[in-house]
Amino acid sequence: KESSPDKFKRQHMDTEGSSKSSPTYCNQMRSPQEMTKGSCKPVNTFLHEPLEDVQAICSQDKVTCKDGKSNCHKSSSTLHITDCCLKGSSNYPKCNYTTTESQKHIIIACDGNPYVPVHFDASV
Ligand SMILES: Nc1ncnc2c1ncn2[C@@H]1O[C@H](C(=O)NS(=O)(=O)C[C@H]2[C@@H](O)[C@H](n3ccc(=O)[nH]c3=O)O[C@@H]2CO)[C@@H](O)[C@H]1O
Repeated sequence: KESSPDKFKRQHMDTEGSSKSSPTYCNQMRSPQEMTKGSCKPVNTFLHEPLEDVQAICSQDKVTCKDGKSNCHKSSSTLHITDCCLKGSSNYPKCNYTTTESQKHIIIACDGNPYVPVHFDASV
């Protein structure tokens, strides 16, 4: 069974990647990230930063998660990210995504020992 930290990395880390030059980045990321296994995932954000920098967020500003838990952290600085949003016209297994590049703060949940990222909560 995949651990939560590994699932977070698979779903959200793309250090080398960038959607700067490619409006089809999100559609290209469907299979390796399994965003569309069983259903079309409505939203998925990719982080184009070193893993160490994302892991460091677990020791930054503590904030309340969307689910009410208190193990979320907001990044002190902005990150280079790409939001992939499902197009309304998609019907599984045809999952088509828009690709939106931005530099934003992110909010992630951390857990475990070592205390590492396990869930992407939001970008702000
Ligand atoms: N506090 C916690 N502490 C520990 N664990 C916690 C906590 N909370 C949840 N988990 C767990 O995390 C797992 C998980 O996959 N949660 S998920 O809500 O589906 C993730 C969202 C995110 O992937 C994506 N999204 C969304 C917005 C955006 O901008 N960008 C973007 O990518 O959409 C998804 C749905 O919103 C699940 O096992 C849950 O139990």
